[in-house]
Amino acid sequence: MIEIANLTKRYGARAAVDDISFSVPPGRVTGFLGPNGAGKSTTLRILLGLDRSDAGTALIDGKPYRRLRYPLHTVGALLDGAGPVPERRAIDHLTWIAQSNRIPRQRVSEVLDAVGLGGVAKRQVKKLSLGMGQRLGLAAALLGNPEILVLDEPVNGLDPDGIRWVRTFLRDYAAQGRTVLLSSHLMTEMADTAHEVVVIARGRITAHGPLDEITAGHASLESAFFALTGDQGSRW
Ligand SMILES: Nc1ncnc2c1ncn2[C@@H]1O[C@H](COP(=O)(O)OP(=O)(O)OP(=O)(O)O)[C@@H](O)[C@H]1O
Repeated sequence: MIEIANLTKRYGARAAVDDISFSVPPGRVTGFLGPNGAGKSTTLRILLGLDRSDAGTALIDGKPYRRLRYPLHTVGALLDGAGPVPERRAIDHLTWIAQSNRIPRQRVSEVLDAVGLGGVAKRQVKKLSLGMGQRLGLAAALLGNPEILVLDEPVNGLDPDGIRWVRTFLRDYAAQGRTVLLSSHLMTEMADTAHEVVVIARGRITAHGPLDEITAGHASLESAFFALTGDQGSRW
């Protein structure tokens, strides 16, 4: 379970995240949806202990990330930014993470197979396609067999096949009773993937609930969003 309570983060005078609260239940895919600059990455970075809040809490199983005893075994994350060393082979990248987190070596081949990269395990990271690179990031997140997955824009840049693969994977993961939180600014993709939706705009939560409740009475998640927030969509 993820619980965000009254979370605020300011950069200078401006609040990137402004007193937001929501929880993410197990057994569901929860979509964290908002336009560029809405505050999604800031929230996820605080949740994963990569940044500090100015107020409020972001807890994973009741604790801040930094207090988790075995973080990789509790929560797997895929964030934008620091990727693997390009010259390193996929298998070596995962082995390095596994070894530094006391994860048995055999788990590396399990996660490679789970994301469909078993056949390219010995390929250098720089020779993987974009989709394969995303799968490798997901494989790293899965190494500790975590109950919780937190993914920032996991389908960015993927082709339709890649997007469908990620969608199916995440829904299957949640169907095992696990917790999946993924951010996106792509509303159509979110409408196909998420069971629950948390909408953030300008650092504030503008809607939160089951996808069918959010979209009830609207033609699409997109029109629901614009109706709920009064946003004209100019920034999407
Ligand atoms: N290190 C920083 N210093 C100053 N401002 C920042 C910093 N990080 C984020 N911001 C600002 O905080 C706001 C929220 O940014 P954030 O990256 O969380 O949005 P986002 O919803 O993840 O957007 P995107 O979809 O573009 O990734 C933006 O206005 C951004 O410019």
